[in-house]
Amino acid sequence: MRTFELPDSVVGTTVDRILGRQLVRTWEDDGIFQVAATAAQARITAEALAASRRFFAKSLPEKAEFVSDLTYSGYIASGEEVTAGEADYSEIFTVCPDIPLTDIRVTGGWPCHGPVPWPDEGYRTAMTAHLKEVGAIGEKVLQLVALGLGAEIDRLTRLTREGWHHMRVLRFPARSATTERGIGAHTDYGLLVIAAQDDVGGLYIRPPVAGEHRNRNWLPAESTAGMYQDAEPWHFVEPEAGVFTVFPGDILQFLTGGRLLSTPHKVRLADRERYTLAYFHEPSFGATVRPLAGGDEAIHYGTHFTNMFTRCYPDRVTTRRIEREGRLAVLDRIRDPRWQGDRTEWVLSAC
Ligand SMILES: O=C(O)CCC(=O)C(=O)O
Ligand SMILES: [Fe+2]
Repeated sequence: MRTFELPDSVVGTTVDRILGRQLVRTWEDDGIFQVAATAAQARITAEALAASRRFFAKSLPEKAEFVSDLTYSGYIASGEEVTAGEADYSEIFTVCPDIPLTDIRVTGGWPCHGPVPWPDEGYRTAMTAHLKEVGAIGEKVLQLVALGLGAEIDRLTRLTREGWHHMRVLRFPARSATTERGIGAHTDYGLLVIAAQDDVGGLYIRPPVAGEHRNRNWLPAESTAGMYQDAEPWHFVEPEAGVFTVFPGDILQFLTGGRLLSTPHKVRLADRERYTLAYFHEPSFGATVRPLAGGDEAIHYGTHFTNMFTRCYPDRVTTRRIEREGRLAVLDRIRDPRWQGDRTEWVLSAC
């Protein structure tokens, strides 16, 4: 596994361009690379993992309190998530953007928008600090990758202003006599996945394979969930202290016309419980993304996000409320070309 050191800032020098090309080439060859954490980042990540252990040690009824019908932020019990029709055994706390009840998007009924049901202040502080660090890494990687693809330095970070960045804080139980399944094969939905794992191990990724067909997860008929689950090659991601693993999500595959593939991955349960932090660096909810090479095809990111979460959590209160209140209609409105970025009056009158 290749590990890169990121510069303090990316400005478009020749050195930045060379590094950007190396990142792109490594993804094309391996589907993944590592970024070295600074000592401060490693400490902040360790604190987030410690806060996660404290939270998951609570009883199930206590944890189950931290759920919201406005947002997918909050607790997901082992067995609640579904990948390709099968239950995953991970236990998760999801942190989506923390949007106050008074925000116009919440009062306007936008799907997936609402406050994070934080378990406590210590947890919020630890997770927010980690989010800030991986967020800064995400912006740098996107600038370098844009340069590496021969595009303008801000071609990808233009999409992430007010990015819909989110994180899954995960605990995997030890394997049991009945199952080894952690999470089934899937791809993640946005631009980048930046993950930190403890020393237990269990993550496998699928590298690019010459000539292999890959689905386009953003198309309803082409889910990547469950794809190649039992077909080699899968590469074990050896846990390594002081690094973050970084790979592309669906939006990078779309943007690059498949030059960069959204890396399929899955988790197998180990002989011990395992803790990880999977962070997703994303376009803004309202962004309409078009391929770098141009063309009419487009993905509305907020629609893709909502489709993926309703698919993974068909029975969650959040999904039920979206269905009951017809909240998908809001997505139809904000996809309308008359709605541009900040046209809040139009959104208000439309809701
Ligand atoms: O636990 C891991 O290493 C990865 C988790 C994952 O794939 C996810 O949360 O989407
Ligand atoms: Fe994932």
